[in-house]
Amino acid sequence: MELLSDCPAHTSVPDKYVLPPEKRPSVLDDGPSSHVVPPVIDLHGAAVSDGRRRHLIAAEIIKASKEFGIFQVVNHGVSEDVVQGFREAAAGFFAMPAAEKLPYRSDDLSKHFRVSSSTPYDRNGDRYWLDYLKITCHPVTDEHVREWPDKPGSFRGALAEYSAAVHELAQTLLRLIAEGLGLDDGFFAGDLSSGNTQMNVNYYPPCPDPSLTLGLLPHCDRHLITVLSQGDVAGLQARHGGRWLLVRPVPGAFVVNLGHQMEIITNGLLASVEHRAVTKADAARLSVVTLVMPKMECRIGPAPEMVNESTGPARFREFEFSEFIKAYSAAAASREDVLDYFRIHSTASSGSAAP
Ligand SMILES: O=C(O)CCC(=O)C(=O)O
Ligand SMILES: [Fe+2]
Repeated sequence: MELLSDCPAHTSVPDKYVLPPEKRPSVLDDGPSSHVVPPVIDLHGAAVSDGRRRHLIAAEIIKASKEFGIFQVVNHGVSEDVVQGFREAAAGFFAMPAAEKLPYRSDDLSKHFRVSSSTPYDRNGDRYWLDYLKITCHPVTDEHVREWPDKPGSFRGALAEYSAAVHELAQTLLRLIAEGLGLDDGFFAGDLSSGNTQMNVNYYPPCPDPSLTLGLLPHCDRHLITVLSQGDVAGLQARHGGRWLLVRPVPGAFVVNLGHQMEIITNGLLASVEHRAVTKADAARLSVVTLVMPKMECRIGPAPEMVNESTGPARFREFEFSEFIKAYSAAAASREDVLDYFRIHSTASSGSAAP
């Protein structure tokens, strides 16, 4: 499949990228309730291991997670130089001539670095307006780094720095979520969050007619938690109360959204949020998305501490994370279809069994 970034500029949307009308972003974003925005949370003081400030931040995160499943964080401790360093290297990769990218073009999921286009998740094979990198970005091992590109020259070093910093931030967020839920602060450490961390670098070129396309289809993320840098070009939208809300870029912020595993472990208390990306006519957009994964063999199910009066009986059965990954692909990333596969369907208790 050819890359969108191999074309110097698009003057019209090629037919194969025109989505059927029911899939177009016709109700684009905020509409009348544009004052509703996912919260921006100041993490200053969150790394101090006790104290009131940390307690308040944890409570804010839980509130935002319950209400939106997505929020932004500022004063998060990741330096702007590290973020910009990798964003520039990644943009530089997409800007290289087609021949330089060609060796990395692949849809082989076992690769630790590859570039491709559109998404494999659309049931009808409809195409989306993006190119993307898929990278195993943490831990930074020789096996992984060997597959990372050596052009642009800064790529490997900038990625290693970014990945280490964002990994630390993700662990801080997970400790805060655990504390806010009243769990041991190391609850999500270990197998629940120490699988190979995946990164998506999504590149959405300027699109001649954003009303005809989407950058990325509506989906929930399949892992535990996502930490996303979207730069200063808007495009990420999250589903909230039946509407698509724009997640407005805030300078230097990371967007944090909860994945399916968080929903299952918390027995539905912190739900994963459906989101999508729209395109823009006058600007390219780059999102750097870090996906914190459980280990493939990790057993997952509602935590016993989370099966309580407020969440009700266990809503999901236990499974191995690798099984979830297969189901996610089979369900073409549809939120309800994939969750349904793991849901415990309560049986009627009326005693109306057939004689
Ligand atoms: O580009 C964005 O803002 C969204 C990307 C995303 O949802 C993903 O890579 O899973
Ligand atoms: Fe996503």
